[in-house]
Amino acid sequence: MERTPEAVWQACLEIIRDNVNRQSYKTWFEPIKPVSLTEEEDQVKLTVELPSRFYYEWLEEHYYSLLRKTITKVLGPKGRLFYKIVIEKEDPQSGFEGLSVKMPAHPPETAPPPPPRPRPTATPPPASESSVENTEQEPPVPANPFAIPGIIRKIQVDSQLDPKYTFERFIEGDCNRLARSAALAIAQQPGATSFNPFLVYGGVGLGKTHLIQAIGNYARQHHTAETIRYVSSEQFTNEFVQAIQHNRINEFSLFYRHIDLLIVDDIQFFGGKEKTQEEFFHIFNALHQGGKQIVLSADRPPRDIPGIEERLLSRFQWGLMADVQPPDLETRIAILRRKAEDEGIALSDDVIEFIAHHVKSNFRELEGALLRLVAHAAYHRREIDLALAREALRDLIKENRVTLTIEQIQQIVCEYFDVDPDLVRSKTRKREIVQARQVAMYFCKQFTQHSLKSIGLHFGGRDHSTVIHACQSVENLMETDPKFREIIEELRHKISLYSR
Ligand SMILES: Nc1ncnc2c1ncn2[C@@H]1O[C@H](COP(=O)(O)OP(=O)(O)OP(=O)(O)O)[C@@H](O)[C@H]1O
Repeated sequence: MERTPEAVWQACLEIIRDNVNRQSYKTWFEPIKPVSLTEEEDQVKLTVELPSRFYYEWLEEHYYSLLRKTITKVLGPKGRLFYKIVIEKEDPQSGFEGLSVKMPAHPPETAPPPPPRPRPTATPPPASESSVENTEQEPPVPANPFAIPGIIRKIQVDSQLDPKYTFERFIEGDCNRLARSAALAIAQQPGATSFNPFLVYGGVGLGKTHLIQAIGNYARQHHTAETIRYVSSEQFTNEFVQAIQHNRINEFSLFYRHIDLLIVDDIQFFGGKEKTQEEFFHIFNALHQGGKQIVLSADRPPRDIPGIEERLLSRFQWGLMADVQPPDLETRIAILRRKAEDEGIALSDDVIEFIAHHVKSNFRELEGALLRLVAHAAYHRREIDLALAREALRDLIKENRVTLTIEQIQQIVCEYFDVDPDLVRSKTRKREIVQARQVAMYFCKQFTQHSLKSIGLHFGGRDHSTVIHACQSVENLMETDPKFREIIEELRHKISLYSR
């Protein structure tokens, strides 16, 4: 064989071709260019050029063994392979800051002997590798004859977690019990429970971000996961778009595949973004197959998010989906107590109950109410008491009245028909109760943003078709019975007064 770099590399390729499939050969080996061949006393160095650092990572992970044996076979026991990388310079505009793999602008072609490094174990050598001869007689070679000087191999991952979101600070109630206990189990053993992926969904300010970040913070504190990344789906999308623009898609992909616990918030923003979803789908698969944990949140059940691909939806089904609901009264009281305590604010029970009774929609509004109260007291230099609370929260309470709850509507309708609200939520089929229930369902549909499913659940766990039937019955009866129509119009007037 002629001893030129081209001829030597050609001989290597012939062996490699017999040991990998066609597609891998085309993808990973054809683009490699031989650069130089230098013979020294104790080694013969073949230097080849790789299109990117990603190639280097991939070859080292997947073909280390094959390359080592091939080079020994072609060049003898003194044979060594060195890589030269076509440099992708650090791009300051690239969006994903955590991904900074540093390398010199022009790495030297040849390397001083690399520091010993364990041989990669991630992928077993290809099965057909036995066709490469001379394996057993090989003299000892350095642990990594392909090392490139100057590369910092460890990818730095900024977890982006906010340390204030912990399980200790997360108040548990009926509204979030299932989600919380699943989250804790996951935090203790990321990737090892059947809750993978874990998806928490629910309306605004109900603690989704807090809970999913608590998983990350716990895992970090208790060292149950090494590489953790919290990212909003918007940020993920922006990073992906930047990666495309700056031709760094391989790095982006490698970066996310390297994570042990990936937490993506607000995945509803993936809706309609096909390319981002495709990339996320591949990352998801790689992580899941590797036993890594994926945690997601959304503002509604994923099936209700427009523009999410079926294949992603089906992946979400693999694990656990848990919802978080608006907090009940006890939870609201507990959270106000805790927040006041954390902030060192003295609040009497009647003030706490006043806020908890009037601010019902979510945790963020509760926090907002508390802050407003404190600011009001400081501004007017007054003690916090019930009178001050009424004054400070006047607007908030008024605003809140605009959105009626299902319970309020049940209350108004039941008062009108003089029936017990508990009965409309019960299984009873007594005629007058059924009618009050149907009318209340009809108004819930008209005056609230709740889905049919959610309305049904508030009426003793009935399904959405019962709600549809109720609305149709009310409308039909209004058509045929003028007295009934009058009743409905009177009730409508009452409810709308209440909601103003
Ligand atoms: N169960 C809880 N215990 C203590 N604090 C809570 C709880 N739930 C929510 N909070 C607090 O309420 C605020 C809003 O919660 P968070 O941001 O997690 O809601 P979210 O569901 O992610 O809302 P969004 O979808 O609007 O982002 C945060 O300050 C959070 O710490």
